[in-house]
Amino acid sequence: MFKLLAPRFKAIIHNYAFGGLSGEDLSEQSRRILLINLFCLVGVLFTLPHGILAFIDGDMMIAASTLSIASLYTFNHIYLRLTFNYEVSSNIILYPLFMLMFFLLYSGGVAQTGFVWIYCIAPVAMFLHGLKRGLIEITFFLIILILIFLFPNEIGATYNWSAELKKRIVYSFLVLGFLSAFYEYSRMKSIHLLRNISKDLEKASKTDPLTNLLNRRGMLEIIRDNNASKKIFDNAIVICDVDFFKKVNDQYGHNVGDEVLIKLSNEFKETWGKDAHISRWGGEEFLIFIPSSLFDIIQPEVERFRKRIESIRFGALDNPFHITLSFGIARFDYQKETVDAAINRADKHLYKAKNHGRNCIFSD
Ligand SMILES: Nc1nc2c(ncn2[C@@H]2O[C@H](COP(=O)(O)OP(=O)(O)OP(=O)(O)O)[C@@H](O)[C@H]2O)c(=O)[nH]1
Repeated sequence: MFKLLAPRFKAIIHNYAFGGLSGEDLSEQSRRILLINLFCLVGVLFTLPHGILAFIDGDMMIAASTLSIASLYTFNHIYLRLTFNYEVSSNIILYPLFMLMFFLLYSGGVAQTGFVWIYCIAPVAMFLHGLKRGLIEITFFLIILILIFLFPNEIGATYNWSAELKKRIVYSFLVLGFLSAFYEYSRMKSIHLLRNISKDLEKASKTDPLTNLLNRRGMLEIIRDNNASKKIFDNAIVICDVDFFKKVNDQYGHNVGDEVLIKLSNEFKETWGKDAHISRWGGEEFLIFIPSSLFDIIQPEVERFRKRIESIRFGALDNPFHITLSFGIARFDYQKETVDAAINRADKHLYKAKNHGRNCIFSD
């Protein structure tokens, strides 16, 4: 029975807490919505019985204020569910809470215990509004708190606390404010660090470390995203392979081979960096994706590039050598075929270029 009901209960709580959002992401929006909804729940669960008891006891001021807060928080949950506007919702939580706390301080609260609730202000302000705004709000609260304590008789406050207790209330509120700010600062620092690490990891997972070009994964993602952004016509996929690269490695060493790949990558970037996406597709193979371009002008462009590379001197000054490139080009329309099929076709053209003696271009 428990096993049957537990997931259902969990789903209801999850749905309530995230107000219908999945809550899977770690975004600030999800975090704030969760906090506001939980706060509304706790607020209602606490103020409602408190208000009812105060009403039964005939303490109408306390009953009216706590029941108003319970109604407000219920409204706030519904408002947030409908609008996801957590900015407004967090204000609806915090500022009435300020008013309630001022009232409890001013009146002394039930049996003169009103001050015990003010400590929730600091963490709630930090949770809801972050470090900077939270600090301003806590400072504002502290100033009003001190003003209430400084002028009790003149403004007719009904609390009855000794000067010593009032001092300690201020000090302990300050300590809690400081701890909450420090906690929020550490949290923000950790999130910042995590975001940077995750960005770096994301970039590394899509980048070839030798040439700094996109790797196969990064390139496939870009070609697929391009489809989503509806640039669907007249795309070109160019696959380029260095001819007899094994000989370069064998003759000049692996390091020189690496330098050739780096220099070649820079040439690719210089020629197509602005208009196309360039990747290191495999060992000595590169894939260039040229989106939304006139296909007829691509082949001459590639031909110019082939000739340029042919004329460049690679290796040491006293021991230079030349390399040549073979190319396969496929015209690619997202509406007519899949990315894989287009890449296969470019690959087939490259194969033909290799069989045709290398240092040439084959295309659709
Ligand atoms: N220096 C270096 N060599 C690499 C790298 N990745 C792959 N290679 C080398 O690239 C060479 C590819 O050789 P093959 O596949 O036989 O092709 P090829 O010699 O270029 O001949 P064709 O492609 O048929 O013209 C191999 O010797 C690999 O070791 C790399 O990152 N650095």
